Amino acid sequence: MSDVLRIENLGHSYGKFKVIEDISLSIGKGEMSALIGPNGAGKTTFYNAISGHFPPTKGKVFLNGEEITGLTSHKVVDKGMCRSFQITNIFSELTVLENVIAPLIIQRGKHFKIYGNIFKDKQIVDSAMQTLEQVGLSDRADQVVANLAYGDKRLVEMAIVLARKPSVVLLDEPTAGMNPEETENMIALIKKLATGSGTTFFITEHDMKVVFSLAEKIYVLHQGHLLAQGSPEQIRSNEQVQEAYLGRKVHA
Ligand SMILES: Nc1ncnc2c1ncn2[C@@H]1O[C@H](COP(=O)(O)OP(=O)(O)OP(=O)(O)O)[C@@H](O)[C@H]1O
Repeated sequence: MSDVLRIENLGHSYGKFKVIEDISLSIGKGEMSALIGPNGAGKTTFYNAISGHFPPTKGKVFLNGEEITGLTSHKVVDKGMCRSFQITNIFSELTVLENVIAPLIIQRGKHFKIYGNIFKDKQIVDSAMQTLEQVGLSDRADQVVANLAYGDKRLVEMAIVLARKPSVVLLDEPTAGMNPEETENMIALIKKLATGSGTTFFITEHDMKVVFSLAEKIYVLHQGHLLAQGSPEQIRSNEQVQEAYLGRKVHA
């Protein structure tokens, strides 16, 4: 399996405070991985440093073999790695379709004007509709996002991420705030999206049920260091991981 995302000795400090240190990992094409860790372990910092939110203070990031360390988030997206932001990048006064069209227009270097004719490029509209189909929102394409249920807003966010056909999708707590039914639906959707698509998903999530339902490989971050990595079974039975999470070993 060829590496899609490779991270070498990544580190980040806020001033003198080293938050993450010496993280190296490599993720293969089409793999479904998860990054977990107790609160404050450094997960958000790690995500921010690899996705262009800010440059890491140490280390290198490679996407599809090309170094992307320190590129802006827009450039990282152009290179093929998109990240979800938990609804914050959704225009709630626009329709579902308009929300998905907007990044596609911007991707082509054009200005997105809310009051312009944003539907004139058939290729873009078709592509956006295809993405809405994928996430199960095509029947709500014309609905204003503000009127959608919370779970559907998260689907819009997913559609925005997928619209650009990224090779790597970073999902930041894809089920946060969802009710059990919405959570089940999101798990099923991510599985469907990942199956056979060749898209690589890398999620961070607090809900262990979600993590263990989805991930083929789990990375555990603890106090800024990669404490363990392995299959769900290996992580579940890892005593160091149990101690990091629970402060004690768990006996079966
Ligand atoms: N901008 C910042 N300036 C200084 N310290 C920060 C900053 N952002 C985060 N930190 C600190 O860095 C550490 C790691 O934070 P981070 O948000 O990356 O962890 P996390 O694993 O995502 O936590 P959580 O699961 O609670 O979201 C914490 O101690 C946090 O207080």
